[in-house]
Order: sequence, then structure tokens, then C-alpha cells
Amino acid sequence: MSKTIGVLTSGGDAPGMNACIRAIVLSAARFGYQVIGFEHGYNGLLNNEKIRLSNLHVQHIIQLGGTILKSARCEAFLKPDGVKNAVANLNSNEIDALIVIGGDGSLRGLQKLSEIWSGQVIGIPGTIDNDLNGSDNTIGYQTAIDTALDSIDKIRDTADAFERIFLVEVMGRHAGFIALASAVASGAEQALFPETIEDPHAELESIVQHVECLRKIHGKTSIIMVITEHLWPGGVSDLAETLTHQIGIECRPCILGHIQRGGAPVAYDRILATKLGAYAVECIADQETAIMVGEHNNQPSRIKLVDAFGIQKSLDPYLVKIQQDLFDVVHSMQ
Ligand SMILES: Nc1ncnc2c1ncn2[C@@H]1O[C@H](COP(=O)(O)OP(=O)(O)OP(=O)(O)O)[C@@H](O)[C@H]1O
Ligand SMILES: O=P(O)(O)OC[C@H]1O[C@](O)(CO)[C@@H](O)[C@@H]1O
Repeated sequence: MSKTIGVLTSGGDAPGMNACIRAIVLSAARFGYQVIGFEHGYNGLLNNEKIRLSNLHVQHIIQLGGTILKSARCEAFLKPDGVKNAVANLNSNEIDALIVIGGDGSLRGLQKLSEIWSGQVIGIPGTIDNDLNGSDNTIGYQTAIDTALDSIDKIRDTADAFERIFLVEVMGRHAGFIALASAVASGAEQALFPETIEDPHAELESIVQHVECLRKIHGKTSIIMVITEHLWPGGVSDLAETLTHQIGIECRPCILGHIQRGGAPVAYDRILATKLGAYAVECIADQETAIMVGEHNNQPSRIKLVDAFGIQKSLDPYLVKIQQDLFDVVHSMQ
């Protein structure tokens, strides 16, 4: 049976989204399905901004960061009327199935849509934050780690030359995946992420102790602390000022920011995105709905949408343990 699939990218763009769109379009063609791309996230559904996607549109995009469909956040879709208008538009375009590539918010929105729309809905985890349950990695996460790592390595060069202390803020929203991975991979002296810190101010004393311990052991040396955004009220600039005041050594803040979202996807993200795009179309052929496709232990997997965003994904406990026990000097000396 012929079907028309709608696809959109929503929330923060993530390297690999284009590779995923390509796989959806090419797989759909194999099944004889048509694909309509809606632009600017859920805004495209509400404003009927659409483009019929052919194989030509997705030629040579596998290596590109960003998303050819553009992405956005959409206030109007947060309201019940927004979701209703989206349903009306999906029906008037005779869409049978909708694929949304995005983060937890985007998939929450998709769940809302599935509750009042009779078409099939499939979510694909596309966010650098890696904060969706049901997939070992989200599309874009591995590229973001490499991008952060490249910057942190450069910060180390100048930090070493001046024997300075740097506080590096990475993205992740409220999840510490990027902070933990980039700290371990860069040999950072400390990683601070929300999963292990309830009260950041209570942590200040141990951060100060940490710096003092390091200086005692190594003398004047460079120190890098990687910190998840939103963790410290006032951000890393405020933390750097507070620390400078407390320990009497100038600390420098560095916010990596949106460079973490850009750039060509690494091979891992291209392959993951390709697998998940193809698998999403297979799931549509299987009459699946209200699921997120993912990858677990290298195998494609399916999980209910509500469990993808409703169950918190844990950091790798072993990585947390070794970062804290072996590499965060303050913890290992307590
Ligand atoms: N509870 C919700 N109900 C309906 N729509 C939602 C809901 N949460 C989010 N959305 C829609 O999804 C869009 C994207 O969500 P959000 O800004 O949280 O990004 P995300 O998908 O989590 O991606 P990322 O965190 O990687 O940027 C929102 O702008 C909104 O249109
Ligand atoms: O580009 P914006 O809208 O400021 O969003 C930034 C957020 O998006 C993400 O890059 C992806 O979710 C987060 O890590 C970050 O908090």
C-alpha cells in the first residue's frame, strides 16, 4: 500500500540530521512511499511550509551539519490548539505517517500529536544532549563530544603555557553526557554534571579543596574543570569569579556554546543516522506507531515514545566512578 510520510527536524539541530533525512527518503523510495518535508520544526506543520523530497534533494548531504529542513522551537505547538491545527494540516496533506527527528521536547510534542491523530508517528533521537532513553546514543552526540574535545585540547595548550585554571562550560541542557565524556577524553582534572550534584553551592568547598590539593601535589600547573551548562547559577563566569576570590588565583571561564552543535557529523553519527532513518521507514511499513526508534548494543530497537522521554537515561556508572575515583583528585584524596 502506498503511503505518504511527513518528516521534520525539531529542537536543537544535531550533526547527522541530514544523514537521517537522506536515509528516510531513499528507504521510502524503495517501499514506493512519498516523503514530504515540513520546514522549521513544528512551525512547518502549522504554517504548511513543506517540500516534496526526492532522491535528488538528499544527494550529497550525508556529510553536512545542520539540517536541510531547518529546525526551530515552536511555542504555538505547546498549546492544545497548536497540536489540533497540526493534525488538520497533516490530514489536508493526506499524510499517513509522521517522522520527527529531535530531542526529548520534540518527542513529547509528537506523543501529544499521536493522542489525537490517527496517522502513525515515529520519533528518531536527534540531539547532541544524548538525553533520550532507549538508544545508547542520540544522533549528534558523538560529534559534539569530538568538537568539545578538540576545543578542550586547545584550551589545555594555553592553560599549560600559563599554568592557569580554566572552567569549561559544555552543553547538555540538564544532562551531563557531554561533560562526562569530554572530561574523561581530555584528561580534565574535574567534571561537574547535574546527575551527581544536588546543591552546587555546597560543592564549592570541595572545588576549592580540589584546586589546593592539585597545587600541593603538582605545584603550579594547569587545571581544567568541565562543567555542564545551567549547573552553576550565574554560569561559569560567575563560578570563575567566585573561585578566583576564594583561592586567590585567577580562574578563566570558557563557554564552548553553539560550536558544539555544528560541523560535519563524525562517521559514527552518519552511520547511526542512516540506520535509524531506514529503520523508521521499516517500522512504518510494519504499521508501528507512537514509538521512538533507537540503537541498543548495535542493534536497531524500538521503545514507546512515552518511555523515551519519560524515563531518565543514566550516565555510564563506570565512567562516572573512574572519573571521580581516579581522575577527580579531590574525591580520590578524601
Ligand atoms: N510538552 C510539549 N508539548 C507539545 N510540544 C512540545 C512539548 N515540549 C516540546 N514541544 C515542542 O518541541 C519543540 C522542541 O522542544 P525543545 O525545545 O525542548 O527541544 P528538544 O526537542 O528537546 O531538542 P534539544 O533539547 O536537543 O534542543 C518545542 O519548541 C515545542 O514546539
Ligand atoms: O540554541 P538554543 O535554542 O539556545 O538551545 C540551546 C540548547 O540546545 C541544545 O544545544 C541541544 O538541546 C542544548 O544543549 C542547549 O541547552
